[in-house]
Amino acid sequence: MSTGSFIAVEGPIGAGKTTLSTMLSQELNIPLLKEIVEENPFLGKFYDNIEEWSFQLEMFFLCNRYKQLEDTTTKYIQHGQQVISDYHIYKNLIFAKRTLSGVKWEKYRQIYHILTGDLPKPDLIIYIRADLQTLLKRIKMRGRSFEQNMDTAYLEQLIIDYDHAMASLAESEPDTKIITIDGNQIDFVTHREQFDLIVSEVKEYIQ
Ligand SMILES: Nc1ncnc2c1ncn2[C@@H]1O[C@H](COP(=O)(O)OP(=O)(O)OP(=O)(O)O)[C@@H](O)[C@H]1O
Ligand SMILES: Nc1nc(=O)c2ncn([C@H]3C[C@H](O)[C@@H](CO)O3)c2[nH]1
Repeated sequence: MSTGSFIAVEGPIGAGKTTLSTMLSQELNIPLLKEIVEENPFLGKFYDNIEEWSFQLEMFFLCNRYKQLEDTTTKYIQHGQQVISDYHIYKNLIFAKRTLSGVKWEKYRQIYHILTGDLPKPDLIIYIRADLQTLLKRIKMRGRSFEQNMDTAYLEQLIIDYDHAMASLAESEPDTKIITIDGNQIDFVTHREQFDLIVSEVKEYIQ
């Protein structure tokens, strides 16, 4: 695998992962691996009652992402082709650690390690950080009905969890380059020059 062949965009809910990865995919002509959201049968139920639906939801995300990454490996990564994804498989653990507890967390954790142990790891992570106000504004603007009553404490906690997770990845996977973007300040959607700066930084790494 050549350096920088697998790029993942990460960040908490509404940070702009899908937006940025789609823009980068078009700009750099790299195939995009996009998370399935609308077809997820558990998301609406989950936001209504997290405790009741968390195990089903986390397993659904895990199995879906496993299948997607397995297919992506066969189609692109094994052939040394670049690919950009709007998530890192590690996000399963970030969320599940927060939504599961006791025996369910322990079972999930074991299954996670069994399933993901031999999956490819990104060479480059673009981490979009954003504060609660920015995320709430974007979630509202995007307007997915099931997200509108999201508990702000849940989102606030996820922001912290993401920071810890990225620090932990930087330590456990020192070969993975992490580019951190301040999503509160950098508006790559309406300011072309800010997007161009991100593109140059990514290009520096992948070429
Ligand atoms: N830098 C930005 N400036 C302004 N609006 C943005 C920016 N990035 C994303 N948005 C808008 O914010 C909303 C959320 O963005 P997006 O769907 O890309 O987030 P996400 O991180 O992929 O979310 P999720 O975690 O739910 O998958 C969208 O309406 C998008 O157009
Ligand atoms: N609990 C939980 N676990 C995950 O692995 C996960 N991945 C994404 N999401 C939620 C965030 C957005 O609402 C929506 C789209 O990203 O789905 C998740 N929720």
